[in-house]
Amino acid sequence: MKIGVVTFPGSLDDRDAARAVVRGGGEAVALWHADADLRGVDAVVLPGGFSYGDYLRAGAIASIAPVMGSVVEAARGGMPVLGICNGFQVLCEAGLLPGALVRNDVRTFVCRDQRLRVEDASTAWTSAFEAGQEIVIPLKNGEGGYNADQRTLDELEGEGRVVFRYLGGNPNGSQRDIAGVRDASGRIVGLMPHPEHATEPGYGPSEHGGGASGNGTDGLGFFTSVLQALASA
Ligand SMILES: NC(=O)CC[C@H](N)C(=O)O
Repeated sequence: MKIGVVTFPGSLDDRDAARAVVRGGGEAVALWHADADLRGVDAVVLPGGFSYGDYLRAGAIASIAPVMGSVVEAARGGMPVLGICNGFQVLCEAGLLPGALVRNDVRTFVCRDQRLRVEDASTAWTSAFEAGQEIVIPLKNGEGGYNADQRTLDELEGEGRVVFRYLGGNPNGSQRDIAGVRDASGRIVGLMPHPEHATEPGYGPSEHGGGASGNGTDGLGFFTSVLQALASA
């Protein structure tokens, strides 16, 4: 299965995302922001970083890049898309996910190993987990506060679309401790923490006992889940 990883000017984590795709058992395909061709991929990862220097708002300019026209169309047609950190910001700006990411309430960049609860293990990117499972993956951002109006938040909660919640303290002022959400279909998922940095023993989180995996590889499940979803589609 081919999983595309988009590179925007200022992307930081595209190479780690491609490496995580391969570690999960997929084929990583490089996609370029200025090229609308999705090169026959089966799913797309929008990686972390500072696309277009975070000018205007984080993710705002990337959301109208040529490649995103194709990603939005493919996503609306059922293609799985994962937005990690800046990628989550892009998905919200593109209107594929509700809400917005705003400056951390602590007003500083936050970088730490983050405990999360997987609230929804039914999505294309989380089926390798169990609902309620606690995982640990890195968090590193300046604009990670998840915000939406109360009605949208109630809808997300009511429809079970909060996929991840922060544990052990809210790091950035996200409403209702939300770390990640999904669309109605469960194929489009966005989260602020970084699963792609937690796929190799010895390189992922070492705090909190290395997470559920015990060796800092809790992020690998994202990349195996999507292959399963594609295989059974
Ligand atoms: N790690 C990242 O992707 C950073 C995301 C974003 N540009 C921020 O600082 O909020």
